[in-house]
Amino acid sequence: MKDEFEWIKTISPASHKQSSLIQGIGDDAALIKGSALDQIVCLDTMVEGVHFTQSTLTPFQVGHKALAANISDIAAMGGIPLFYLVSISIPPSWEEGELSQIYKGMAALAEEYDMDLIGGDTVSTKGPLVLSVTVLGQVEQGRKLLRSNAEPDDVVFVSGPVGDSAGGLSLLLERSHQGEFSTVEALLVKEHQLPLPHVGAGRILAKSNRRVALNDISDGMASEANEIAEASSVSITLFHDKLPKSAAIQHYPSKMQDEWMLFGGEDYKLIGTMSPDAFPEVQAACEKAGICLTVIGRVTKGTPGVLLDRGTSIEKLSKAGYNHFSD
Ligand SMILES: Nc1ncnc2c1ncn2[C@@H]1O[C@H](COP(=O)(O)OP(=O)(O)O)[C@@H](O)[C@H]1O
Ligand SMILES: Cc1ncc(C[n+]2csc(CCOP(=O)(O)OP(=O)(O)O)c2C)c(N)n1
Ligand SMILES: [Mg+2]
Ligand SMILES: [Mg+2]
Ligand SMILES: [Mg+2]
Repeated sequence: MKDEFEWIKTISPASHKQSSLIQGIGDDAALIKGSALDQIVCLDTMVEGVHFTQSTLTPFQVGHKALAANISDIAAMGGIPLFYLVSISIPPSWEEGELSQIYKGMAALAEEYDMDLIGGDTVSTKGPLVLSVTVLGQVEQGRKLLRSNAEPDDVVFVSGPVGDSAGGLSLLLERSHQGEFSTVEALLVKEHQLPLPHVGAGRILAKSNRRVALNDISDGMASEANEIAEASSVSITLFHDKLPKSAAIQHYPSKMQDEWMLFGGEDYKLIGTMSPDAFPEVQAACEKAGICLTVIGRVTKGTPGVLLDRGTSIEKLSKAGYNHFSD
């Protein structure tokens, strides 16, 4: 990297898609026309050695996944992702071609949602590569799909199978992305490397105008369900035999499947709750859009926390999942 300003020019899009964008990259801040919708803003960071290594993700995948993780938080608010900003801290060992690939990975996913890159920041570092993405989105005024919205008797649902990403990560840590993978293994690896956020499901839930509690699964289903339980002061029971799993994960021992599904993380599916009366309509709308909402549990009164019902026994599900500061 020779020149920070020249570098910013190389990653500046030549045009933009959102007509509300007044000024994108190139001034002190981005300027966006206001509207009657509520604005959503979120930020998530990926750090080399923590969220990826050069043997688990290619530079393209690093970019793609960093943006996907953020779009997923917009999806968890029922929103439409519109703009993103990128902060990148670059160690000397990363070459310009690799950095361009990171931006290509983000651009490829942004293209799918008609999102525009509108700004960011570039610094050098002697530490690992750090990529922070901020996403701006919108949702219909007054729609609040908050973690604190769960009520006793609600059904608990998830928007797709979980566990594949953690399975893929364990294969990548063993063999790296240059290793050879069977067809089944390659499916798990892909879920880890190129997850797709569930914006469509979030939008259907938002448009239902029903009370919905919603969270995206970045740290593992047990941890995310616990966040809903705590925010809503309710108890959540998950039914072990209802948890949706891909065909690929079923090739592995059941203990491994459980670990990956409940505590793995980085699935970027949505977990939520709503009243059993309202749920079928939303489930049908999702099915029409090719999205499968599965009922996996029930909300009850009681000490905030999550229980796992295995049919023959019920156990308390710890908050264990990905936690940056626990051993
Ligand atoms: N360093 C920080 N400064 C300010 N807010 C933060 C910081 N870290 C996390 N948050 C906020 O805490 C909340 C939970 O963050 P996090 O657990 O990372 O959410 P998620 O798992 O959905 O990405 C979010 O509102 C987030 O914006
Ligand atoms: C090399 C490597 N080791 C471990 C992991 C597993 N991992 C790292 S961060 C994380 C959880 C998600 O990241 P976080 O920063 O907690 O995202 P947020 O919940 O804020 O969206 C997981 C499961 C990984 N992806 N890569
Ligand atoms: Mg976060
Ligand atoms: Mg989240
Ligand atoms: Mg997140």
